[in-house]
Amino acid sequence: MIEVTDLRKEYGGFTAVEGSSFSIERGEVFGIVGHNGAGKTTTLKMLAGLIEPTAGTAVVAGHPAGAPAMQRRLGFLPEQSPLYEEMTPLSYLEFFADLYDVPSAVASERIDDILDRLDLEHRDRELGNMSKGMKRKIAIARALVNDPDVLIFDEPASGLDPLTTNYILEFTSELSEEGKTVVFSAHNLFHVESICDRLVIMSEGTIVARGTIDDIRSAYGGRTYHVTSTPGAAGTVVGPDGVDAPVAEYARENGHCRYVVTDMDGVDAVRTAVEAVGGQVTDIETKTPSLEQIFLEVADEATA
Ligand SMILES: Nc1ncnc2c1ncn2[C@@H]1O[C@H](COP(=O)(O)OP(=O)(O)OP(=O)(O)O)[C@@H](O)[C@H]1O
Repeated sequence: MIEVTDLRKEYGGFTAVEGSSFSIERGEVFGIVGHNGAGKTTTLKMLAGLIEPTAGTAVVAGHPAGAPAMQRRLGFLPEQSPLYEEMTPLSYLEFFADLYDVPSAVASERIDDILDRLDLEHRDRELGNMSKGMKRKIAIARALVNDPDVLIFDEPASGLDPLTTNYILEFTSELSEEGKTVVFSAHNLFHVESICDRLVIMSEGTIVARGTIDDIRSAYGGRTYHVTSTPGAAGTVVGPDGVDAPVAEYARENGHCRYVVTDMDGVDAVRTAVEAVGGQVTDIETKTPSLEQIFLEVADEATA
């Protein structure tokens, strides 16, 4: 549904995005993650055809980004979405449906449905008097009035309370289940982790990691196993050198020993060594790094 090849954007002499290539399948939720200034918004704007790439191509729904045929199949939610404050949700959305030439009977049914799904009350209240969360929902509704196949959401849930954030994330997930392709950027990696099928991590304009959450986890910080044991007979302890497998960390805490190993063979090796001196494994905890931890590591490496 989206094919991006060697995309580059320069502002004056400054390169904001460089050598960006990725493809996105129909129905995927694809995340773009990165620090402030990493090039996320610039990438999304090029995909939406709002700014011209300096080099490279972006093809969206079979058309070059920016082509009118592509615009009809696209819904874009900008990072900042000022609304016409004196309009009501209904008049505002009808106005945009009209711009897309949606027949008024179709528009009216569609708008009603979108507002219901977004749980939007006070439909006759002026937009200027609405809360931040309600305004964001209206901006999302606006991106949907033309029933697009591709949605580009720039920070859809930024600055919203946890309830509204969850609502918007779940709604985004539902849209992809219905077959819409969603590309979105976010700072909050928990949001990305909760709804993305695949993602790229950007740093200083380039993609520094990519794949599914699991791909990125296994490439940049796999699972670890934290094994706790009692000492052996007469207080004998087994140090990391006594284990027939690599031990990433070792500590003695409250009379127990703790070993951090990276696979199940490591766990077995600790157990064998501990039991050989009469001790016992009392706990095995599996730890998976959060995307946040991996992101910090990957982004820091890229800027080092
Ligand atoms: N119109 C512009 N003119 C000059 N430089 C720009 C312009 N737009 C963006 N930039 C610069 O390009 C870089 C990438 O900006 P971009 O907005 O794409 O980053 P971002 O990852 O979306 O950041 P944020 O998370 O802060 O929104 C930044 O250094 C920014 O200052």
